[in-house]
Amino acid sequence: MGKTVDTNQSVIQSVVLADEKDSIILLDQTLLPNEKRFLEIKEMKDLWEAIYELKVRGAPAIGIAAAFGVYLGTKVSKAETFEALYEDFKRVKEYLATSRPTAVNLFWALDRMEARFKRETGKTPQEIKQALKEEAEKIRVEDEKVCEAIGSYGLSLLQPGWGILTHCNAGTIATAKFGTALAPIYLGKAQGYNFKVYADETRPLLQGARLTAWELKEADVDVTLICDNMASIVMQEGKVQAVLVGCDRVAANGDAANKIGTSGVAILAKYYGIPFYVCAPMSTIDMGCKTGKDIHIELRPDEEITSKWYVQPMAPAGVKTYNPSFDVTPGDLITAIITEKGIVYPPYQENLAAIFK
Ligand SMILES: CSC[C@@H](O)[C@@H](O)C(=O)COP(=O)(O)O
Repeated sequence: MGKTVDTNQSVIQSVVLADEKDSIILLDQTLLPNEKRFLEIKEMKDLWEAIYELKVRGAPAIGIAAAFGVYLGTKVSKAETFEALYEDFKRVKEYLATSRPTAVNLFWALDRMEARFKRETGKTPQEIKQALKEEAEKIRVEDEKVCEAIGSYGLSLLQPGWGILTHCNAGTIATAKFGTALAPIYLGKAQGYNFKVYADETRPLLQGARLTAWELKEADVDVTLICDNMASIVMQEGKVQAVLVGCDRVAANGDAANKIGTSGVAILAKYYGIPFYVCAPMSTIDMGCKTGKDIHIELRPDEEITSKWYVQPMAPAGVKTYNPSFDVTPGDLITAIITEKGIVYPPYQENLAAIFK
């Protein structure tokens, strides 16, 4: 379950390694905006649960957490040889891979941890465990740089005073720092762009209301919370000049899976002639997925729609539910995909392949 701890973090970071305690500190995102509470995680199964329960969420943050989870799971192995430790490592990797299916960053991070493990051939189990810890920390630190670069590329597409609509939360707490879709907004804030941000509440779990509105308010960004069904009117009223969203997995043809409701926002943006940008680190692009149809969309439990987050049930007991957590925005509704390596425009099939060269 993880134990609640106090931390003196001045900048909110969703996942950090507490080296002296050899444990992971997670910001419990399910409690925001009412409580800013951190969890100390020492065991892999608690890390798994934190990912599944959305205590840590957002594609890059899930990847970072999983990488630390690999370290936590492997360090308790009693294996005395490389081969025996590798068997234990594979079990850890398989287990963590079952936590959530859609964000490819999880699988990317697990594969990267495996690649590091293999590069340590000939080392002692103790040395390999140390290398895994270093690799997880490296993934975290790199993500800060990646988000910063996405911020600069994103900002180059925006103009001072613009209204920007976003869906779900692709901010600091969904990453190591800065966020993806919110990175250009933070950078713009520092440079006096005076953006007006519209945050969709993002049903059913309200990541937009609970997390994005909270994050931006803390950063003193001009943010207005709207219900999901109000996106059309703010666009119609000319309040929105660009849409920026994060992403959990981009397929090779540019189809992009993000929080449920994103594809509807893209359809509206197309109708109103507003550019729709997807901000995605390279670790979110899955060239092994041909199209959005190959992306596994997570189905979440019924109670997340009916009752779990309410004081009283908000639906009749036993009602049938359908609760997909993500949807796929077809590539042809996406104006550009903003990565740390640059801005990718259609045709995505060729242009995404090109940035991997
Ligand atoms: C930079 S995070 C991008 C996405 O992961 C984010 O937009 C999103 O859909 C998160 O969904 P969640 O279910 O809250 O993990």
